[in-house]
Amino acid sequence: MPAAQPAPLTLVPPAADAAPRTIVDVRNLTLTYQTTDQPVYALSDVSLSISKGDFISLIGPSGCGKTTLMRVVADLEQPTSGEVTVNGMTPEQARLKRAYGYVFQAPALYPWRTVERNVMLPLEIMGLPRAERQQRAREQLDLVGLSGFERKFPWQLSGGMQQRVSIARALAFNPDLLLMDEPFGALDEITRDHLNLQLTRLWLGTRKTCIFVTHSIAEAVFLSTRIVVMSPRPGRILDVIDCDRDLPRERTLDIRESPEFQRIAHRVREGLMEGHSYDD
Ligand SMILES: Nc1ncnc2c1ncn2[C@@H]1O[C@H](COP(=O)(O)OP(=O)(O)OP(=O)(O)O)[C@@H](O)[C@H]1O
Repeated sequence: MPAAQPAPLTLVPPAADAAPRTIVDVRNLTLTYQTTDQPVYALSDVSLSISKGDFISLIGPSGCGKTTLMRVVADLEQPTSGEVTVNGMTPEQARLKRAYGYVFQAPALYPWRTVERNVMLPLEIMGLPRAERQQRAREQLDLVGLSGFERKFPWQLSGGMQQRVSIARALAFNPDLLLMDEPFGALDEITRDHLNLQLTRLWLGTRKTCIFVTHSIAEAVFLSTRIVVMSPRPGRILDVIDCDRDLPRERTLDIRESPEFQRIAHRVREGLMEGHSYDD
């Protein structure tokens, strides 16, 4: 990947009146998919409260309902029972108000559009004037360290850069909430490290609330304020680990060697092992 320089880090301090404001509230959420043969019990009695500025990672075995939980928050799936609010609204109202940006596992960029025009697309759909669309797209590309790549096409970029374009696109509306479903899962480890660093800088600089799905314990500990460990299907919450208590918010990769980091990683692993059934 070409060495695009990250934008200088500007820290946004938390507001002085910093009473934590709930952005996502999930109460007793259960979701069962009805299929032609038998029901799939995806989530069972999940409750979780996410405050403004939190960076939450969801970690758990394949099929435990991490994506389903994010999709409910995004109003892409309907709960079977339970309540979910986003910014105090129903998920549907929040979606209509464009309260969140969604980053998928694959970048899903249009190959015939330039990087800039991919980021501008949601703003085009919103009907924003061209000059404003372009200005916003450039600001977001700068945030993800891709200034200078506006005129490239997605196929001219590495996988990591493409995923950064999709993060810029998700940020184009300037949503308070960013939902990321395993965005770096397909990338090699060094690229992933680099993107983890960039993402933590972006999060510190913008104070977005983030929900992030991952299979990587190290990634979860490095990025998160809290880690939600989930059980195999039907997904339940087994443990919620507060990383902020022991790790500074500004993190560099070498923090992974620290005893505090190792201790949290160990607790996540224990949780995953405890919930794991070794039937297969
Ligand atoms: N539309 C659907 N219809 C029926 N079953 C579904 C549907 N979507 C997901 N499932 C099932 O629900 C369960 C939870 O799926 P989900 O994708 O949320 O898990 P996940 O934890 O994100 O998995 P992974 O880590 O593999 O991405 C799985 O068993 C999956 O096969």
